[in-house]
Amino acid sequence: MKLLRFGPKGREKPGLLDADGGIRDLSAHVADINGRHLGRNTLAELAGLDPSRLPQVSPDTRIGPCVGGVGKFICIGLNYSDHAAETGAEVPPEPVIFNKWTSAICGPNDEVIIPRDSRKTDWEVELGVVIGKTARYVAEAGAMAHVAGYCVVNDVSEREFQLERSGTWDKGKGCDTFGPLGPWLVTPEEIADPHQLDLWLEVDGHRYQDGNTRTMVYQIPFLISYLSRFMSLQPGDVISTGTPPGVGMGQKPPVYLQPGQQMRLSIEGLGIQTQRVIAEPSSDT
Ligand SMILES: O=C(O)C/C=C\CC(=O)C(=O)O
Repeated sequence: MKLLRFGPKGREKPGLLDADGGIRDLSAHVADINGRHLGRNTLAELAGLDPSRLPQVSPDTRIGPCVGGVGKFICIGLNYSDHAAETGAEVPPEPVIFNKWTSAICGPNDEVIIPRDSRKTDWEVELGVVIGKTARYVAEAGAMAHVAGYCVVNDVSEREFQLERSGTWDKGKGCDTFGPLGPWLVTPEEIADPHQLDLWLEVDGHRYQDGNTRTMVYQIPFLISYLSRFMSLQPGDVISTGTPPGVGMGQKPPVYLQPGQQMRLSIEGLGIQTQRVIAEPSSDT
């Protein structure tokens, strides 16, 4: 099942994708696609609906982030060995964890804003894992039972803010619009193996990233188990699992996003995101 949220920013409604790629309105059956409604029972009820009997939604409708009310947006750094190499970093002996502020979350096709004073805004296609059931001190063996589904994430990153402005990476990771999510939250029965998915990202048609989730260093069951030792993972939390090589800072010479450019990115079975890059309007306020 491919769940989604559609409509104007902040007023998204729940929907699903039918077999023909059309959007259907789920409002009569669930209040939202968020942590309150990602349990196995709710997902089973939604899966039991006949999509052809649900109201159709105009294909021109804006698609919002595929999960609403995200509590935590946790990211894993340097989780592909070849990406670590291109940034000049070692593969970390334990996962690197950082945050994206939830105010960074936007729809998969919304504009991405280059923040004021930015010179190094970069891209990162990543597999997002959405939690459906609270996980606290879970074992790897049972970790996948806590997954509600998967989605595409663009871990947009400002490298100077991240790496040259002191402290943690978070300053460069959580700017507004730096977290496009979606288009769809794809439930686990549709993804035979989340560690065998092609993922790619293009800027203005040039393919910079072209990888496969099989080369992740720390895989999803380990990550859920590991994170659950430091925090409780709650329904609706998103874990972004790291990026393969081909980011802008890894090019020789480095390449960064400019206003007017377009990013396209995708993960096998999880849909495509398309974002136009714009500059933050300058203002004296
Ligand atoms: O140079 C470093 O230490 C790390 C640079 C980029 C890694 C990153 O942002 C990631 O998400 O991975």
